[in-house]
Amino acid sequence: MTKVHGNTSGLKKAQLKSLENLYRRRIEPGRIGSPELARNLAELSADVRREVSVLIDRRGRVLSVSVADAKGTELPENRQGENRLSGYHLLHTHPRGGELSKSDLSTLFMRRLDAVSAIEVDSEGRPGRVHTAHLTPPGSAAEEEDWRILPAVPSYEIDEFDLGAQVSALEEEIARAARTREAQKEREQAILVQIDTGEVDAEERLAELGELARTAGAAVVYRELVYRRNLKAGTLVGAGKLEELTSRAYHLDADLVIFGQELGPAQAREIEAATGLKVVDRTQLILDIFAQHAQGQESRLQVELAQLRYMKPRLLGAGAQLSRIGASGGSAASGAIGTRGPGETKLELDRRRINDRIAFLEGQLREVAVRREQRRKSRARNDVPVVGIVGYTNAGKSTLLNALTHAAEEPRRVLAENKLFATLRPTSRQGYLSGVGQVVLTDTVGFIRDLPADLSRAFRATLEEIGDSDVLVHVLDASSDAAELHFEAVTRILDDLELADLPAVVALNKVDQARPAELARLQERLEQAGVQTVAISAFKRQGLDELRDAVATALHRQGFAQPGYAEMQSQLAHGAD
Ligand SMILES: Nc1nc2c(ncn2[C@@H]2O[C@H](COP(=O)(O)OP(=O)(O)OP(=O)(O)O)[C@@H](O)[C@H]2O)c(=O)[nH]1
Ligand SMILES: [Mg+2]
Repeated sequence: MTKVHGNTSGLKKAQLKSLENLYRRRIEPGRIGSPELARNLAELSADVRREVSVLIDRRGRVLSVSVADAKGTELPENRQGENRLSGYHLLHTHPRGGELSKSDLSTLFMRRLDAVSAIEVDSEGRPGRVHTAHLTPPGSAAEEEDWRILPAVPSYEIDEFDLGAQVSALEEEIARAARTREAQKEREQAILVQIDTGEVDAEERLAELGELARTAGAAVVYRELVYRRNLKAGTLVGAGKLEELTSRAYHLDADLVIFGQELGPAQAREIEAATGLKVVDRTQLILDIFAQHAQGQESRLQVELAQLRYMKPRLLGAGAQLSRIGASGGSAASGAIGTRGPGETKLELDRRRINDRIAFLEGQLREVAVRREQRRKSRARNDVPVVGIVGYTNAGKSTLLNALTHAAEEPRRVLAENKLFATLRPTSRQGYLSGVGQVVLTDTVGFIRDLPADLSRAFRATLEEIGDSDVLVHVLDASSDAAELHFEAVTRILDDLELADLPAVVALNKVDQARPAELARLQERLEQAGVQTVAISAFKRQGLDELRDAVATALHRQGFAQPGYAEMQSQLAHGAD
């Protein structure tokens, strides 16, 4: 391993030989360099008229020699964990003189070097002043920068600075700070990145990402909308932005970055490598929430199937990801974001076993579908009208089901909470509508825009069950800034499921916390589009009678009526007591 890295094109044999000889150099451990090494580097650098750099480990050995600036220096890939430094320092020349450059300092930070030093070289090839910088501990309020630049020294004093002592002090400080924070911290801390490519609703998307993150159990410590007209192939946002985010994460003690767009397998790996942080995309986040909330056999099967399908293309050469998944216990409740699984199955399977597992799950789900079909037929014979409650996630569907069926007491009550995708399993309850009689109300999984394809495929059967409804109650959170976007997303999904023709009543929910003017505008716009709306508060039980009437009318139009109801009506109309 004595190869000279970097731009060696056009160098003479003798020059290469002298560069290779640098590998034989040793310096006193814990020093930046020696005056001899500084002279040697300056001479070579002047000779080849390029920057020359060496990477030195803590035992004073030269690990790599590169004809390159700091950024281009050959560095070993292994990271020593986020609370440690890399264990190497970089010593290189500045043939045109000058202090440490922005790129030198960013290499120091991004590669977690013990230190970076630049030796100025004069026109005669003699070493001049040496500039050195090392990192500062994370979150130290006094420090503006991620690094501290030491006063420059002449090259003959290069071995006076005790880098070893500095590094142990710094590592101890980093470790101590990490321990305290770890002890205080209950949830994973996340940085959110939503890329804004010019769409009107980028802000809402970021807000929704925040809700998803919160539901998944993360504490959001920083969020950013990154405007990018053109996405960078590898890292989406580009190296500079990643560096900025890494610095933020360092100071805010964030464990992971969550991207609002779906990342390709290679992209996730590249961003992970560049930032040293765990990277999760929106799809993974949603899968994770589904995994946490999955109850009952069918949802568990569906979630696991979706997770496996998402993961399969990402397993090729994804060492980090694999070990990450393998590290979790696989139980729904524990584990870190992006690693939770619905069942007891550990996901450290190779691709073939994944294919087997996928086939198995598909088979199981087919069986469930058959049973579902049988249930469905027996219900159809019942002739009881079915009211399907649909809507965007967290709109208040389950709360409405509880309110309409008076199922306020356990165990009849359906779980309703301020979490996205609280409901994953369709739940039916008997209800009563005056003028109609017995009805079945069905609450189901919430919708979300850009539902990950793997999930929508896995939940297809569940979603299709909505098709059994005779009328839909579309619950819309009228207090949300994104209400119209939610309405459109739900409409689009119903369209995809070929359910757009079902008669529907839109329940504008949460009017208790909606701004009256906004509510009126929303109602007006929907009515103009030919949509029937009723303003309600499922929580405060307001407007429920109006909603019941609207549903009953829609059912009447479908030909449902309580036996004898028509006669009673006509008797009333004719004044018979
Ligand atoms: N202020 C207010 N909050 C409501 C109202 N209806 C529901 N909520 C709250 O909204 C949150 C979500 O309610 P859920 O009934 O779980 O919503 P959902 O549509 O079933 O949600 P998912 O099953 O997660 O898709 C809960 O915190 C409810 O208490 C309402 O009329 N007013
Ligand atoms: Mg629900």
